Amino acid sequence: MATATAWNCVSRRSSVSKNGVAISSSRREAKATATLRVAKTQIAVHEGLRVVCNARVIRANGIQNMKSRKFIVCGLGMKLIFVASEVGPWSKTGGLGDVLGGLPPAMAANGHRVMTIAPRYDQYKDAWDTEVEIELKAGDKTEKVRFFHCYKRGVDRVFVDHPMFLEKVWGKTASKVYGPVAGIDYQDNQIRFSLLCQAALEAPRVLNLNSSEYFSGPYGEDVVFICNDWHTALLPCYLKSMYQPRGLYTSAKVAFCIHNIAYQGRFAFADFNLLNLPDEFKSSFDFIDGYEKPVKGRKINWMKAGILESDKILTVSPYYAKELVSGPDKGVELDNILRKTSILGIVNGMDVQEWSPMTDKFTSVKFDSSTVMSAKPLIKEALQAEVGLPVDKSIPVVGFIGRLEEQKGSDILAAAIPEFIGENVQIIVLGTGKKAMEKQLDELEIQYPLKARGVAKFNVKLAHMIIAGADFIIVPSRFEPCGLIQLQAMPYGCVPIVASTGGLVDTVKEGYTGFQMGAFNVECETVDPVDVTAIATTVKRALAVYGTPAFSEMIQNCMAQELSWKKPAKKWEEVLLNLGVEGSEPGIEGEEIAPLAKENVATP
Ligand SMILES: Nc1ncnc2c1ncn2[C@@H]1O[C@H](COP(=O)(O)OP(=O)(O)O[C@H]2O[C@H](CO)[C@@H](O)[C@H](O)[C@H]2O)[C@@H](O)[C@H]1O
Repeated sequence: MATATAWNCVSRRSSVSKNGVAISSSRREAKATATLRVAKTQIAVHEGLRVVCNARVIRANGIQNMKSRKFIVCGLGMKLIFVASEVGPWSKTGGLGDVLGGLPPAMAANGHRVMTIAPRYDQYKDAWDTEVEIELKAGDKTEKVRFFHCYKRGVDRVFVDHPMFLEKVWGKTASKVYGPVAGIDYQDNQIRFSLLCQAALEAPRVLNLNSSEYFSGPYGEDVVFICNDWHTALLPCYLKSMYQPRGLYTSAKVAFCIHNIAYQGRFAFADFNLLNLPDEFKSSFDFIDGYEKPVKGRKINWMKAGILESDKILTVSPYYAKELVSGPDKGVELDNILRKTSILGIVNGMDVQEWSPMTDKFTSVKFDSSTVMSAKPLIKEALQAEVGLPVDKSIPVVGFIGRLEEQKGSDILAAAIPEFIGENVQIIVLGTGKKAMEKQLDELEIQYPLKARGVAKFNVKLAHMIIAGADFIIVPSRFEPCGLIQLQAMPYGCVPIVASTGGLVDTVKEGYTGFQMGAFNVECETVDPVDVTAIATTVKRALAVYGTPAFSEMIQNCMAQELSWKKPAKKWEEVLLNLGVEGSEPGIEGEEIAPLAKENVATP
């Protein structure tokens, strides 16, 4: 090890950065010097100084016993608090849960201190009671909430415990998160998510978290809150009304990420009083719309307030960012607000630990790009047997996985199936959601017993089997902010056939990694015959390529994509750093440490 220069940093909070390693002094006296080797960078420090590094300390030179010498080794980076109504795998109804599952560990791997906060909908096996209880005002009552915690993949997973979450959803984490049945909200959702936002603002100050090797104690106030979708839109408002006027969180900032603008949190205007916000916030919520539910006309709109009161607005793909400002149909009447604030799109990554053909726990045959052509037919046969279709590896299989709502276009697909089912093809549709659409799935099997199956369940194992065994995945969305299904499919050599919208445009290249069907009509009440034809003709076009060298090439192109959270996490870092929160430093090019180790795998 080469000798390192001893830096003379003895004043309070002086700091030096070198290749992503930062040292700051929090004590005045420097008694001895020592050399720490941190990842690939060698730095010199004084004993008694706070050593802040963004990576695992590999070796310490000149220090007999690091622990006894009270070197505090921790990451500097940023302190990030992700807030959401779902966090996978503990709670997940769709892609939001996936993002909260995958992006935070990627940020932590890059040296940032990262917490997620979500409701405790169930008795999660691995989350312990911190015994920290706080009182919050919700509506006209005072409510006690408690924090539960576990530490996984470098992330503090914090769960907010209150009967409003646990009693409603107990034992059913994949459903009932938002309402008793799909499409119906719980009456008290505003109170529930007000509690979540307030609890998220308290957590960094009141929780003394010490599970990490590198960080300890409360997160403090120099944090960035990353709010996700309408359920978290009150957070920037409470920050400004309850904390900053009291001199708290003065440097904290809020980034607000839109995963789906179709859900905005529109409620009766009089409900503003439930939120316990000063009147000057009313204008940010004020919204006129023509829809009748819950009342016609003037309403409050949570997402509008989230957009106006946050410091940075993001969404989950660049193309969706463009669509959102393009007009009222795609911006769902918030396009004018977004044009004012501006919005940045970063394509989601996906969890490459969960979605890897080499390690997939739901498939009996593992494969990579060199063995895909021999492995896939075997998995396809297992899939056909599982759903009760004729077992024949020579028949191309098309899969669909998604929430059954107008967004996902399962109704357009149902209308298109008769137009291509005469081909040599089988189709398997997996999804849950609106009852009428679930019924359409049940009818598939009756109409085409040898060719089609519809499974109206939330079934993770079957989702993995479809992606591993099917030749194509179809994503006929009317709109799709990013879309994770096509990302999950590509590493398995399952070729996407997608509508040309949102992240599907950014992630699937026509003729190279898949097939584009063109943009669909976003009117949800009608099934446009033009879109039905677009599905049928594109599926036929894809079937014509099946089994040719061009198709094998497409499979290889799909499998060669880098789709992990690594690159998106770096982009997120750049944006969040630019918010200029005090003490924020860049991270490093880190790797997750043993993400599949037993203690890192969540057991909800
Ligand atoms: N029946 C079923 N059984 C098992 N698993 C099922 C399932 N139905 C869906 N899934 C899983 O749920 C996830 C859905 O991901 P999407 O991106 O399509 O979700 P969604 O529209 O909810 O998310 C929103 O947020 C995400 C995240 O930002 C955006 O990608 C997206 O465009 C936006 O609409 C995938 O992991 C999929 O495998």
